[in-house]
Amino acid sequence: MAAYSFHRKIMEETPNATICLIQCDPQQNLNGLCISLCSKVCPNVCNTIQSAPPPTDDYILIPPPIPHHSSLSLPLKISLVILVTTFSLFLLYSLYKLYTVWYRSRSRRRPPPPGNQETLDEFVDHDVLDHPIWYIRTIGLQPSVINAITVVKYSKTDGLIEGADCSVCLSEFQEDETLRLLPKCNHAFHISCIDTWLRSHTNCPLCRAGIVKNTTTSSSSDQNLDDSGQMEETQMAISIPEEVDGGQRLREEDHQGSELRIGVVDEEDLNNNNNKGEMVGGGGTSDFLIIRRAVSLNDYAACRIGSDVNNNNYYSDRHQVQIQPVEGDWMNSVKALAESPDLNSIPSLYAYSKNATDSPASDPQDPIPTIDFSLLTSADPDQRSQVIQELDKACKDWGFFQVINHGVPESLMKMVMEKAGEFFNLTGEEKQDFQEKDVLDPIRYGTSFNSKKDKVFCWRDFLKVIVHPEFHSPNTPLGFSEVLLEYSNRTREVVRGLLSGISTSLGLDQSYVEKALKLESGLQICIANLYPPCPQPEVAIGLPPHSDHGLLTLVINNGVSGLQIKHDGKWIDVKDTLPNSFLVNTADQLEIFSNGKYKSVEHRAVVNDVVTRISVVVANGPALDAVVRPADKLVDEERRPVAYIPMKYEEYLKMQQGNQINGKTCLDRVRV
Ligand SMILES: O=C(O)CCC(=O)C(=O)O
Ligand SMILES: [Fe+2]
Repeated sequence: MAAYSFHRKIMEETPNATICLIQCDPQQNLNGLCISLCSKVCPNVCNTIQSAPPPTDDYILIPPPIPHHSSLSLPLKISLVILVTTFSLFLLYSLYKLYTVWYRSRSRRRPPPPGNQETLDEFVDHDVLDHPIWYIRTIGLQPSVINAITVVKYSKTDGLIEGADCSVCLSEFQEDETLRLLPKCNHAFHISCIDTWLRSHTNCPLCRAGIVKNTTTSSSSDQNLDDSGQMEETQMAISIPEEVDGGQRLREEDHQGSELRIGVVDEEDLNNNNNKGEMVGGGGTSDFLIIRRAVSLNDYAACRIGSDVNNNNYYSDRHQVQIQPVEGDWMNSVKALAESPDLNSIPSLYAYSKNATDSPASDPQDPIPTIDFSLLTSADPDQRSQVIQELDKACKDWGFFQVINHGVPESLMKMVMEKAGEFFNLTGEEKQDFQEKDVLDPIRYGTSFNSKKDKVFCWRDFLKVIVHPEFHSPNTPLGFSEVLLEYSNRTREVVRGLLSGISTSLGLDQSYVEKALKLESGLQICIANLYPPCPQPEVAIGLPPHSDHGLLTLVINNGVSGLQIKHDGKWIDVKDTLPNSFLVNTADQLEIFSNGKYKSVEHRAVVNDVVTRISVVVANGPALDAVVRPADKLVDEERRPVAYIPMKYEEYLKMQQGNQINGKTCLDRVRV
């Protein structure tokens, strides 16, 4: 301040004085060191011969006078100043670098706090986003985490994406443009726009919702989803140890574009650089579960992996998660996962914890009922009434029976099974054309049950084709479409026959069901299920307990057992069935229509570690626009009041298919 007011004084007294950096030496000014003459007021300031700039507050401060005995020439002095400045800056920078290196190594060595409280810090890419310390430090997500966020194609009409433009660049989305959909808030952005943002931020630029969030210890995985399966709180509890894969540090940036493998390891194992082991509860010594994760793994799944580690009973909080690269894209196909080399345990995403009522299955004590279809149309009325009684009993007591002498050629049944297998053997790219989007898409290929909603993935890939009232079919493999058409027609005849028998067994006119539920335009879906061998079949599930949405379901399989049904509160294995028979189960619309007289049967599919199981299922329901309600004749205000509310089959179907599958919870929603 003193220097400042001093120089203001000079400017006032000698308005044409230039305050210059050059020291004005009265002894030497004649030698040209001062541009003109030294000021009288201040011998250190030169008078100028040019017009002086108007005085401002931005005066250049003159360094304090230095003794005038220097014999150094001016250029030498300037060089010295530059040298000293450069050296000081270099020294400061080196000190700063040393400090950051020390700080990072200290935080890496620091053990994780108790209770599995790894922090978001671990997911933050310090190396990529190190800004100079004099800038405000913004930190973002690692590229691998960014890459793991869902990518979707924009469509104006499907309503999947809220808004029509990118809030980062403000330009409109174009039809079919690829966008990134943030996990928590569902806001969509151009990939390049959001990726740039996320490299220096960890939240949505629009609503600020976090992409990954530091976790708490005790939340249940259920709390991550609301009833509709939406994420409420995206939580991650994944720490990435540096020393993995035989002591070689894996940096995610080194593996861009490849897959990630996430494993759960004991800290002890980590210390030993031992990344092989067994799943907790598997009886092994080192508790280690390899989790494979493709780059296409959406963040929702990534978050669940994190929360699984936190919440799943299989894990203790000693575990950390490690990420390693592996080949293949398995999020869209469990077949691809099962075929990946060295798979000896399942990703936690597939770790299905059975609840108390899900007891292991046993062999049936009574034989599964058998219905001789041919007798339904027998010329002998006694035989007809006999088989109707058997049908009534099978539907009432079991909701499950096998049908023989149905008239569908054995060769056709074999062929449809073969073609289903060929379909699953198509390349991922070929199958990708049929990747499921909407539950009413005529052809849907997918994995699990509803991979957008499932908390735990099923060890199952599927193809679902609507074959009636309009026939659809994939055009590959060769001949599939012809086989499917024939199979659909022939099985529909079987279902028609069974439903007219059931109509009679319910005490209704034999064509009552057909007319009331508009079966001539009834929905028929052909489903092919593939359950590849699973390294840990005891902790995975092919399909969890559920009932089917339609009226009657016909099932055949490739001779590998795996179907289990719930009978008298116990799970039983469906095996040793009769050759060329159809396994038939009653479904939800029949339960509603019969006002609960015939209950839909709960069933599940389990997996094995040896051989692929394929089943071909034909689900037969009412017309989509049929409103299904208990048949009047089956309602008795006193003894059998209406037990279900009327609902259009289409709505019921969407409700069941659009959610996670869980026992008979869908039917519970329409119970009175
Ligand atoms: O694979 C099976 O045996 C049963 C499949 C099933 O229940 C279904 O697709 O709804
Ligand atoms: Fe089923």
